[in-house]
Amino acid sequence: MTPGARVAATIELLDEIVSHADRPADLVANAYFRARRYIGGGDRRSVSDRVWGILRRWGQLRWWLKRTNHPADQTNALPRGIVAADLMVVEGRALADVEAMFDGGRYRPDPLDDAERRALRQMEGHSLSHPEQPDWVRLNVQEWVAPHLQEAYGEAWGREIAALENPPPVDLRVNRLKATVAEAQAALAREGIETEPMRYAPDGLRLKRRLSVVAGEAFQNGLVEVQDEGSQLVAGLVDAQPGMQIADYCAGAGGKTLAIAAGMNNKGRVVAMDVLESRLDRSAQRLRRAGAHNVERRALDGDNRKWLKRQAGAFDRVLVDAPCTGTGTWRRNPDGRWTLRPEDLAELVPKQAAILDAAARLVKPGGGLVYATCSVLPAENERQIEAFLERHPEFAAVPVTDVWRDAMGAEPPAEIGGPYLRLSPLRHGTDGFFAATLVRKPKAEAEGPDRSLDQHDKVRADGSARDGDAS
Ligand SMILES: C[S@@+](CC[C@H](N)C(=O)[O-])C[C@H]1O[C@@H](n2cnc3c(N)ncnc32)[C@H](O)[C@@H]1O
Repeated sequence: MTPGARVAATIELLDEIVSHADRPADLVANAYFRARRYIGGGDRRSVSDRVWGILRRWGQLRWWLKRTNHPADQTNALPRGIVAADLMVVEGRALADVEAMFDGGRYRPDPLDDAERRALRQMEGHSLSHPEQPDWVRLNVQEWVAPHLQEAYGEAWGREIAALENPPPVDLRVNRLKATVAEAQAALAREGIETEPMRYAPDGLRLKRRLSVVAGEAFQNGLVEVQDEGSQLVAGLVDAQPGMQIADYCAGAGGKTLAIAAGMNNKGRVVAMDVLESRLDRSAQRLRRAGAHNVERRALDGDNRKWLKRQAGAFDRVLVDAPCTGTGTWRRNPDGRWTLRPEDLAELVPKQAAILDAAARLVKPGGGLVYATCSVLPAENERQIEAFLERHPEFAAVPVTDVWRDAMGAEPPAEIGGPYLRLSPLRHGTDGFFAATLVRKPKAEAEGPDRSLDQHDKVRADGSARDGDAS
């Protein structure tokens, strides 16, 4: 492809992403390239890198269009203007270079008109950042989200959000059902994939260089799964042990289910639940590849309502990996910065609370409940847990450092302090995950010291399955 043709493909793909804002950008991009198999690997990488970079700095590029009165600012042809602005203020091209790419030639974008040329001329010699950009523009977030991020990080919010601009590394979790970390590392090395152990996750390997692993034998034989270190740590806090009964209440396509099952040596039971059966179905092949045979899948639909009721108090551990704003994954999904709407947050918070209430019923007395999100917003995290504990005095928070000690078999590093797990790309090099570790108080404790247990209650305190809920 000529440079101009790559620019045209960049604009075309961004147009697709913008017009399918309800779909994740990576899925739109996959479909785009699948329909254009004639685009070779090098061109594909170049176009993707530019598109992802532009999505990360969209707010600042948009600011430049507004400042220079670029006509794209007022029209639907936003990607065309954004890409031209990127060539000027990020790549530092001269206007004449940009005009040569936008010349209307074969496979190249239409020529610049006078208004576009006037705007781009004002960008010549400037860089992306400008002292007049407000913080939220400089940090490439929407204005309405900024106060939530400030609440999350306080003074440090600028540095924390800036760290979300770096593309994430490729993280793998070694499947202990099939290999030790050293065996998996050696198998990957034989495929030319160099890895290093992770800072925190005991079964994690991080690629030294970005490469695709999914076609290789180590992946195909189930020795490793692709999983961010933060996600591995959340699954680790479930502290799954062989023989336990574990519910993964929002299991999706099974990322954490797989990690939980790997800790159980195929002994005991994991029930993967989700409202979307199609997502659960996607986990089936991954579970087979991993050699995990103790996982049952249950769609949370009408058919399973009675079954779910009977499961009250039946689980040693329940994980709620709740649907959330995904603000902690912006380095991976930069389009999320621009597609998130205030009404999404307003809908998610009560939904998360309802999911937590429903999932909490499944926990047996003395059992653990882990609530996690890949969000960094306090409304979905700390405040959600505080409200839950108000509604459910039969639960108590356990400091994450205590659970870490038991689950990871190691002292928690100093930077993991605090009652909850709050991971960030800046401080931990992971996605921005939150996790709270709660315990359902043993029956006698939950009901207060004054009430003596009758025989019936004693049976329940032993953790046998019950209908209904104590709360
Ligand atoms: C963050 S994703 C789960 C990711 C998954 N645990 C993993 O590690 O790959 C949240 C999931 O919650 C599911 N969900 C949404 N509403 C739900 C509900 N009311 N009950 C259970 N699951 C729900 C979504 O379908 C989605 O798959």
